[in-house]
Amino acid sequence: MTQPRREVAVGGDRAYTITIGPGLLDDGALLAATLRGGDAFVVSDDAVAPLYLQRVLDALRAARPGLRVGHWTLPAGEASKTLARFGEAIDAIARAGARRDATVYALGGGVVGDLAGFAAAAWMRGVDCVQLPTTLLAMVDSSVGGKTAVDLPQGKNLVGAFHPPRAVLADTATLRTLPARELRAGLAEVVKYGAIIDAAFLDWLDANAAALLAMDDGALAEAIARSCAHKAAIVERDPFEHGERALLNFGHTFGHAIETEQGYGGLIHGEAVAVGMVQAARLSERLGLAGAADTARLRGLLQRFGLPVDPPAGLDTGALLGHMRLDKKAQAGGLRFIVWDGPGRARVQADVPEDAVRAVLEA
Ligand SMILES: NC(=O)c1ccc[n+]([C@@H]2O[C@H](COP(=O)([O-])OP(=O)(O)OC[C@H]3O[C@@H](n4cnc5c(N)ncnc54)[C@H](O)[C@@H]3O)[C@@H](O)[C@H]2O)c1
Ligand SMILES: O=C(O)C(=O)C[C@@H](O)[C@H](O)[C@H](O)COP(=O)(O)O
Ligand SMILES: [Zn+2]
Repeated sequence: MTQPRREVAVGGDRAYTITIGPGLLDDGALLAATLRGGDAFVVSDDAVAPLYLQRVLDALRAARPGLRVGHWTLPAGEASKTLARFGEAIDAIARAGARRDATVYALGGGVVGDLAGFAAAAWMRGVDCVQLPTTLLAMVDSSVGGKTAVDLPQGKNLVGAFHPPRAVLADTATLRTLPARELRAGLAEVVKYGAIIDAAFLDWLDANAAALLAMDDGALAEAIARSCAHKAAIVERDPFEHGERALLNFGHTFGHAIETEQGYGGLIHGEAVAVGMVQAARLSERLGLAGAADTARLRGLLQRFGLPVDPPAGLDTGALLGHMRLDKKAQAGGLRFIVWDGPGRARVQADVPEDAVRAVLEA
């Protein structure tokens, strides 16, 4: 049965709608409704573009005759989320002659979304960006909330801007071509919402794990909509991460350190977050917060989703701690972590002793 379209509203100064459903990329009217002026520029990667780029270009051109449409594609994968590729994107947008009322479309996963979003934020000090996420991870997380960035060798997402999208159109039919490893990586960020704010969602994920892994349309649509609703509510209240938005970073201090230390060529983001959430749970145990049974349950659910739960062998503890000191949550007072009190309950903890972190890393 064809899934109905669902909508999640993101309120605030720059409100927008997340539309979720199959076939959105072919809906020229829906795409054209997100245009402000006469220029569209589509950014994608070289795995997604052969599958979906032409459809988006055709739909835009058909819906808006006379539209100037440019496009640019980067090599797929995290290793492309660099300042150098960002420069290439800007160069391509400039060569296309995109004007101040142009719209940049980010067609792909979180790498494309973060880099294209940053290019849109920077070009002429900011043009519209429409997110067209094609991975589960991008649908449930990266396309929403306006964090855009590229990585540096020193750390993840260190250069970027807050630039909320004008719209998010999540065409769930694109998930049919997503590699299984990428589907599982997206499930890690879905589990994150249950862990930090919605214990009932964790129960639902437990009950629906098999359906999600089998890519049941209804289960996926429900997981995406519930995740987006959680993220929308948080970013609406705290768009610039002055407070509760930091909870969305659960598992990320550990996870980002792993990704950085592996040179963005080892675990993919969702996998690193899965490992990081288990490490954050262990740290919380050490601080007298979550219980061992809570950690075991989180670990078990992530394992059911086929995700790694232990860090890769051979990583240097000192190097990982070094990356954490450059984490964006760190302050003059020291490291800050998202700690866990058990299902649905997380909070920001300042001044976490490095010894406790080291003990988790060396366990
Ligand atoms: N801005 C945010 O709030 C936010 C949130 C979470 C993650 N992120 C970032 O997102 C990135 C990870 O995103 P990701 O997991 O989507 O990875 P990704 O963008 O690298 O995509 C994963 C892989 O799947 C391929 N792919 C994408 N869609 C496909 C499809 N429908 N069919 C076939 N192949 C497809 C891509 O080409 C790529 O090889 C990281 O850089 C992470 O830091 C940002
Ligand atoms: O939207 C947020 O806020 C998040 O933290 C979502 C994370 O899943 C995402 O990986 C984000 O890119 C991390 O942001 P950063 O500020 O730690 O780089
Ligand atoms: Zn993340």
